Amino acid sequence: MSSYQDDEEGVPFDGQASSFPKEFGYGAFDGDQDNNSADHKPRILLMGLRRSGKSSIQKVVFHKMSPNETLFLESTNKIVKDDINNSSFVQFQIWDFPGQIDFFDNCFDFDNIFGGCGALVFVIDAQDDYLDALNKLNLIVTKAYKVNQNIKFEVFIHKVDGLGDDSKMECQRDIHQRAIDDLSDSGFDQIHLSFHLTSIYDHSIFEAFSKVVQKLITQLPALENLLNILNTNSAIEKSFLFDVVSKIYIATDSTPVDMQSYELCCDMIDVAIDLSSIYGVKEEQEPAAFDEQSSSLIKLNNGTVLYLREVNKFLALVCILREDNFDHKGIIDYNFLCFRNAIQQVFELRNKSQSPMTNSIGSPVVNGGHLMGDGHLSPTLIDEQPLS
Ligand SMILES: Nc1nc2c(ncn2[C@@H]2O[C@H](COP(=O)(O)OP(=O)(O)OP(=O)(O)O)[C@@H](O)[C@H]2O)c(=O)[nH]1
Repeated sequence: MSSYQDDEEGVPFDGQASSFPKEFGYGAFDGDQDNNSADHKPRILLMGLRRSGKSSIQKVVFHKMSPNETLFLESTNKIVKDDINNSSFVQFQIWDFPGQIDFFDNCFDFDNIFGGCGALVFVIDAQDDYLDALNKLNLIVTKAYKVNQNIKFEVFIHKVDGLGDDSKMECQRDIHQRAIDDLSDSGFDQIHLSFHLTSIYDHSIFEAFSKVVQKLITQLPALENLLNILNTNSAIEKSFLFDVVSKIYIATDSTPVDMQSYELCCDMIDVAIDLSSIYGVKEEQEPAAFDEQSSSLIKLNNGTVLYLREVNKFLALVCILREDNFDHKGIIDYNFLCFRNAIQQVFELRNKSQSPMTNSIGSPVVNGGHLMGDGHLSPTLIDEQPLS
């Protein structure tokens, strides 16, 4: 635990309104440096028209900038590459493209840009006329698909905070329909686009980015499986595995996610980290608002309990369960330890796979098969499961 380290210790304020001490973040903003070690990581490209909100999204989600600060962001005029490298599961690069980039320019190296791309996020400003944006979406998606058919195409219908509920739905329906028709007219019916309604002023942007990032985590089925088993055996109603710094959830169980539960869990992480940062004991060199001692329990006045446990340096498990079921805390804690061990094994196997046997996005390949698809890890949890 550590005490909060503020900005007055010689580090200029960098515009990040963070719950965390500066050390507890994603490290220096990479700017335009190209990092060789980062080259093999999957890429998420952020594209869209000027002022659609690309840089704001990246800064708010991954650099703890407060939404109001984004009003002062300057227009991006070159491709900005940012290396997200904190958690073993959350490893990728984000490339923020200038809105005014000319895709007809011949010096544009499509093969290089789209070749190593895992997901392409196209941001559309829902508060603006979006016909130009749809044309550009069509142009980019078809070009990207020709180079790399494995790219996940994600459309963020952004700035929906300015729209009422009905307009949001209408806007999504209209954009969806037009985008699909355009693709069909260009002869690309096979391209799949996913749509998300987003705003930096609420949790929707974190939820949407969670879903994008999850598509790049090849261990996802194993993680979901582990969470399902944990829930079943511990009478937990909903559980999320969070990347603590960004508050994106890298996995959840197979029950549907409702926005309120996700927001509650995000708020709980903020409360826990804030309290730890302010009142925690400061250690000499290594301040850590979140460490292996971190756990938190919040009882709500509707008979529900929120329970947070540290899984590893960057991951936290946050569960929602009924207060009655929390009577068996010992069992829940024991099951959690089994769960944590199993996650540890996923990490170890993943690290082993950072070898010549790894495919292009770091997915482990064992004996010619897909490791997680085989579900080797889940029995650990079942075997050690006490009877409840
Ligand atoms: N209301 C609202 N405004 C937003 C949202 N996201 C971003 N903005 C605002 O949109 C403006 C443009 O944001 P930027 O992030 O600079 O846009 P950009 O797409 O990176 O722009 P370029 O760098 O020119 O391509 C800023 O004033 C942001 O505050 C949102 O969710 N809601």
